[in-house]
Amino acid sequence: MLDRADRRLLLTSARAHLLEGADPALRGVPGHVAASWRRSASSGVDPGEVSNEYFTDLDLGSRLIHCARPVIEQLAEEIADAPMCVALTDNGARLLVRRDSDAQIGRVLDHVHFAQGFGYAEGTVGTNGVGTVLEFGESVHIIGAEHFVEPLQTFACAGAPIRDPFTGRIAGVLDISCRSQDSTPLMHSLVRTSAARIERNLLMDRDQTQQALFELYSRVDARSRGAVLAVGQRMVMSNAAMQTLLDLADLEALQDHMRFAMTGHARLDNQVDLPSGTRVRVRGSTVVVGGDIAGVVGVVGVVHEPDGLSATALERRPAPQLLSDTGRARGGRVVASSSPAWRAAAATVEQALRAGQAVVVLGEPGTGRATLLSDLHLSLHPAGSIVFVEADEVEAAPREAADRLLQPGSEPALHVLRDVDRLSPRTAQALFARLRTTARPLEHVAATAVQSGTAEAPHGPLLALFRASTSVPPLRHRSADVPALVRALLAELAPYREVRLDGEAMRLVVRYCWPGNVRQLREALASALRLRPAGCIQARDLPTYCSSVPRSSLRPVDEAERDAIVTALRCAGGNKVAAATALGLARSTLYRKIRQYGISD
Ligand SMILES: Nc1ncnc2c1ncn2[C@@H]1O[C@H](COP(=O)(O)OP(=O)(O)OP(=O)(O)O)[C@@H](O)[C@H]1O
Repeated sequence: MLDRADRRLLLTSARAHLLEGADPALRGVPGHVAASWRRSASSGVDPGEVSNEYFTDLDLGSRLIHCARPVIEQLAEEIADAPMCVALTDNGARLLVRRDSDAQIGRVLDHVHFAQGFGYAEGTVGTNGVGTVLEFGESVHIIGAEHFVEPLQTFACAGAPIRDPFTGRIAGVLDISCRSQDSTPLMHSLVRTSAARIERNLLMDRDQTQQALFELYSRVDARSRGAVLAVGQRMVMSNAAMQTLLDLADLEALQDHMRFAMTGHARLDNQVDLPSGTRVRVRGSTVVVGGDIAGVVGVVGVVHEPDGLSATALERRPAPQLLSDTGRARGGRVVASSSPAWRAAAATVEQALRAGQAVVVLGEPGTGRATLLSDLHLSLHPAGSIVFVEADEVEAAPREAADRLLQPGSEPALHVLRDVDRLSPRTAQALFARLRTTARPLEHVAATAVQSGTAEAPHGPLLALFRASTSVPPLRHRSADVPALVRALLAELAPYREVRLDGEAMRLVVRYCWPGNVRQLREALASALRLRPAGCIQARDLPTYCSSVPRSSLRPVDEAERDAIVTALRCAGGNKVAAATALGLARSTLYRKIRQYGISD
């Protein structure tokens, strides 16, 4: 057994080898610490200093704080005689609360920015008792030289994750820190039991509707051997069988379907085609508390696996072409997609259109919801037409809009009610009231919306009048389609010119997350074409945001900073030293900002 000094020596020399760029075996270093050091090194954490960010947008009124507060107070009493602190962070490793047992420990912790508002993510400050818990998913006790950053090596910290008992996701981290010479193994067990107490408080704190949903879920789960899924307004619960039944995209699509179905029905027995081509049957009931829909609990079984996926009209198509932006072009073609989610959505829309059923296409704006509807309708009815009914038009005259939707005319016309969730509550109610006066179900009508909406959402009942629903994936979930979309959009934007993206520009557009989806991609290409009307579009011709994939959404001031950095890097041909000089930034600051904004090398 090594004594404290030998152990410190071993860790120090192992860490020095790692920092020298060798990839040593790190013998004698605990596995979770070695893995964390490697992550810290590859994230570019400066081993010599604590350079963490300060955040102003903390949620200090959160349920997590509310449930943790009594436990922290009790813990603070238990450690009152030792120079320690108790800290609570959110799931982004940002310090929400710190309670010190004496003023001196508080001062030294302030010195290393372990204070309210500062982030202790592993990617910023290296191995530590908060960020490493979030990376590792389990409790850790990091002592002295096990820290990656030198100024933290005088401390010991034990951290444990606090999991939301309903979702199973980590909601935050509870941590006990002290100077390394005061560390004791008790800290680790104390922090774990205290985190478990906070989890119990979170369980007790749910409101009435959530409790009711939880109770039905628990009853169904106890009775059933199969996969059980509960979908509420703000939470989802699933048993172990459910968690292994479907992949993530299918699970999201199924949740969306259940959310949609619960607005219109007390009981549910539906077969649902999921993005991968799997068909499932969901049987369940809606939970209602005092007139509010709390959610739906269903037992899910697979009816058939993807092999049986039928070909859709899209897959049978010849060479891809584009619809014009008005969506009124005849025989237009959307770019065929390799995404199972997109193909499943297309299959559902096609089936509904063939049967004349009303169908709603859900998805983020700009994903091509209207394009999909109009393209499929025109390929089924080449002599048909599309009539878009915009939210603004409905707002101005809801009654007239409803009458148009109820009498679509004799030619095969498809009326597409766009952006239903942008309607004001009053208009949505007026439209709903008018449409439901007819005894027949709606026909040859389609709609687009971002989400199906909860029962309380003003457009919820309106969407429940549409018999079929499907969700199209955002562009970031089908990046394999980006090259084909780029070719098609360029052909549409510059039909008489030879123009394409070079390898680097294509790499950027495939990697970028496109929050505005295909519409934003189209705008980016249009702007690049203005700079380089013919030939090969290069990375520098694309908007600066294409060079950055930030981890979280940016404030306008951050966007301006990111754009300045990308421009400086482009001007300096990628040379970071020159870019830092041009911007008047320290090199380490530039590296940190490049990481923060996910700027491509
Ligand atoms: N699969 C596709 N192939 C070619 N172009 C597409 C495709 N999907 C979308 N587009 C283009 O992207 C733009 C936005 O498409 P569309 O209007 O269908 O989106 P939306 O989801 O209905 O959202 P919004 O309400 O914002 O328009 C249009 O210019 C359209 O031509």
